[in-house]
Amino acid sequence: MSMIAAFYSGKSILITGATGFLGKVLMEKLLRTSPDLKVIYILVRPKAGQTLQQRIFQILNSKLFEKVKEVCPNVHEKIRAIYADLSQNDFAISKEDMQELLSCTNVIFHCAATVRFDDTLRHAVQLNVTATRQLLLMASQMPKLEVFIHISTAYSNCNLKHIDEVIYPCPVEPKKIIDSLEWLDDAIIEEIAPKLIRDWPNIYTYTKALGEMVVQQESRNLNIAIIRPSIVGATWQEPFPGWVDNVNGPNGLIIAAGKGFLRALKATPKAVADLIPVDTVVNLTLAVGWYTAVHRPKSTLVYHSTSGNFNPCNWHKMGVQVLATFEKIPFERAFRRPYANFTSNNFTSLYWNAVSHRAPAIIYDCYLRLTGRKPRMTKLMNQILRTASMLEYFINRSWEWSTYNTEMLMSELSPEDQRVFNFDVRQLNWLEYIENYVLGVKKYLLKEDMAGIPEAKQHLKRLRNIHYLFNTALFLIVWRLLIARSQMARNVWFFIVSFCYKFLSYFRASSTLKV
Ligand SMILES: CCCCCCCCCCCCCCCCCC(=O)SCCNC(=O)CCNC(=O)[C@H](O)C(C)(C)COP(=O)(O)OP(=O)(O)OC[C@H]1O[C@@H](n2cnc3c(N)ncnc32)[C@H](O)[C@@H]1OP(=O)(O)O
Ligand SMILES: NC(=O)C1=CN([C@@H]2O[C@H](COP(=O)(O)OP(=O)(O)OC[C@H]3O[C@@H](n4cnc5c(N)ncnc54)[C@H](OP(=O)(O)O)[C@@H]3O)[C@@H](O)[C@H]2O)C=CC1
Repeated sequence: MSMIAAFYSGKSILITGATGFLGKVLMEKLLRTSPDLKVIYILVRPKAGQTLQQRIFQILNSKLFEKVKEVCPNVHEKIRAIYADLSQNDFAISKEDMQELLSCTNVIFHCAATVRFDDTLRHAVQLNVTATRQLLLMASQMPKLEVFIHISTAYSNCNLKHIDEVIYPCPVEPKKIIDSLEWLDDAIIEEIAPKLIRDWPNIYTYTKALGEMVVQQESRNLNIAIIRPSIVGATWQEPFPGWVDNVNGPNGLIIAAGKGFLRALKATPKAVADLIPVDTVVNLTLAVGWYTAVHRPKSTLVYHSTSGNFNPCNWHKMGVQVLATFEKIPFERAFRRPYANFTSNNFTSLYWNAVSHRAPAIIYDCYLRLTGRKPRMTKLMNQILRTASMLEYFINRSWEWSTYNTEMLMSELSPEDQRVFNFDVRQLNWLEYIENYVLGVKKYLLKEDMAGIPEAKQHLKRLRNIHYLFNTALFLIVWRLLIARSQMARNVWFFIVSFCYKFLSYFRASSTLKV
């Protein structure tokens, strides 16, 4: 019997961010491995015209939850959605709901965050710092609480090269920032933001670092642990391989590359691609929850959920495998044939952006205009290039994350727990994982049918022919223009023609002699 699964049985568990990528997989695994848990409270806000109930209905009826329903048919009864907006005071939770949460919760998983790199400082602090503080305050009033798990990111200290499993101090106290945001107006906040974040690459990673500091400062006598995942990718094994549901991180770039929009990336090929499957992060999170509640470590332990030091893969290897998968299972209606040119050189990157991205987009928009349609490719290309440039920082560097705590935990698990809550990425086969990942992007994000693969392959063949035709025509036009204007080009042309003529004459003469 799994000790971890047994620990969560009969428990009331509060999850923030349960409607997000990580939160959904966490909820799924909890329900599948501990179907007799008491209840999962999830803090949800209405979104995109959907009520709470509609959102939950959609999630629980998605493919991700199919296996859960086999072991936990009453899954709808196990989830209790509570209206909450984490950017509001007291999360805008009703009095009755708050009372229930305070008196019943045994375990908290705090996953909610704004993960946008370009969010405003005010909103990012509200979500990633103030909300964490407020949740800790709530936690301190929960008599039955056994453990509080805070999900951070391995990049919260990405201004350092070597990162230990400790909480690093930030140059400015989180409390001072929270206080000053209350009276500063938005324009001033945006002006001071770059000065505040210093050598952090974006507001997201900076506010996640502040969030960790808040956890340390406000932990009181709570039993807390922090999980720091690196780049969270599609599921590796559970509930099935390749599940993804948003365009964050690598997902958007895989789509852009598979559809032939993005053909070059400013990336350091040898830099470590520190991807970690979402189910691995979830398994570690649940194991940490159990360990922290049962063993009650004296201080707040940090656990790195990273792959680089266990089983490193670099961006080159990843790019090659992504491309190989596009050959086997291409995406439908690609704009151009997929190709990935990784370069760390600024000049080459500018060149590829002009030739491989902007020029085809402009040409295509001209074609759309000429055929009476609305141009859209340049806009889309600008958005893709903006996204790629935002991620550049992470694909041009490598970090070393120490993993003492994660390894210690691995050794503490029983063989059964090591199997059910496996977070040992040494067993991960990257080639297989990436293939399933790309397939998952096609199936679950793009919602493309596998039956369309032959047609997609035909389309790529047509694109290849168009590519060859276009290049040949372009070469002939440029050459013709050069010959008309430059003596040197004429000389080169004369040289090539006479060389070919002599070669052919020699070849003809030698074959006549042989006869
Ligand atoms: C062979 C090639 C190989 C490729 C593999 C290489 C992979 C390299 C990957 C490196 C990843 C590094 C990640 C580092 C993560 C750090 C770890 C964390 O904790 S970070 C945690 C993770 N956090 C992150 O990863 C956050 C990163 N993302 C951001 O911060 C923002 O998206 C942004 C600032 C980049 C763009 O903002 P903005 O321009 O305002 O654009 P919006 O967002 O508002 O989207 C507008 C609309 O477009 C849609 N759409 C968007 N992109 C794509 C796409 N590619 N396609 C299709 N659709 C796309 C989008 O759905 C939306 O649709 P709708 O809803 O309107 O219908
Ligand atoms: N994805 C990654 O690569 C990595 C993620 N992480 C961390 O993992 C955690 C989960 O990330 P991930 O699942 O990818 O992110 P998502 O963006 O998929 O999910 C974020 C979650 O937070 C919720 N949320 C955001 N704002 C509010 C609000 N005002 N009130 C209530 N809920 C809110 C969202 O709800 P809603 O659905 O309503 O928007 C959603 O459930 C985060 O803490 C992130 O920092 C760490 C490293 C890498």
